[in-house]
Amino acid sequence: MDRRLALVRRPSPSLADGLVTHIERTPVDLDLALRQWRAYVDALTEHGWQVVEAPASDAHPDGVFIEDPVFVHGDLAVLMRPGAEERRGETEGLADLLAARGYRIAAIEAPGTIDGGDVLTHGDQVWVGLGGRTNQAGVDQLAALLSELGATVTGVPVTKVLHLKSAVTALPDGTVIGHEPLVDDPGAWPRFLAVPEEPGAHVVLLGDDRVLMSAAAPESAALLAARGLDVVTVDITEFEKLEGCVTCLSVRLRGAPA
Ligand SMILES: NC(=O)NCCC[C@H](N)C(=O)O
Repeated sequence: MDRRLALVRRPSPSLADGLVTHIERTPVDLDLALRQWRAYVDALTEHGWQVVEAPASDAHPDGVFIEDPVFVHGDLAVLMRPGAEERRGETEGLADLLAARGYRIAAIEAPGTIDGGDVLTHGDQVWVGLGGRTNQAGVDQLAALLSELGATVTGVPVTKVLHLKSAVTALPDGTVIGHEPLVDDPGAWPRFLAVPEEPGAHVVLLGDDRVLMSAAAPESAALLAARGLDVVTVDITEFEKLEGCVTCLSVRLRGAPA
């Protein structure tokens, strides 16, 4: 079996001050957030993932959303240049950690901006959301880096939600799922499946046919279970209040270099 490592970063004490763009700000309960984060980490561990904790980034309220400052494909780790200036320092500490684990390191340079939450992959197909946080220069730089690895990058519009993966994610068979009112162009994918709830659009692939989802999407979970998927759910209400979802709380490193 491939080595399965998941990179996580513990929530900052200032989590409640995280950015909010498309939803109304509501108070975040930090203690509950910490408990939910530990349960999320436990769910990864219980399903065969070795969890690696990145150095804390307490000065950054959104640091827990570790998917945004780094993207990994094959043996290449790309330090992103987050679209929100407040989040740029979150890359700190990640290059050393990933280089020590055998990854080659690259970085997106100005004027490019790109958040990991905008990057959806299925095999060698990569879609990048162009919208609030990611610009064309960022997409072009990522496309050049990934072309050496045989991956094809396609830009897709994102205007209704924070990131592409706030709108859509991919099931193990490559079907892309999304809550249609929030998807700019469902036609961007050859196989698109509409789910009834917004958080139902977010799955973390845990391996084989198992997916991790938010507990806030019971109808979507039932729909995916009826398709034969083994659905594991976690409560992440405190992160959802900051436009976070299950995907952005970890970076999954499949087949990591030895
Ligand atoms: N990949 C993600 O979905 N990241 C969520 C980031 C939420 C954070 N409050 C932000 O606005 O950047």
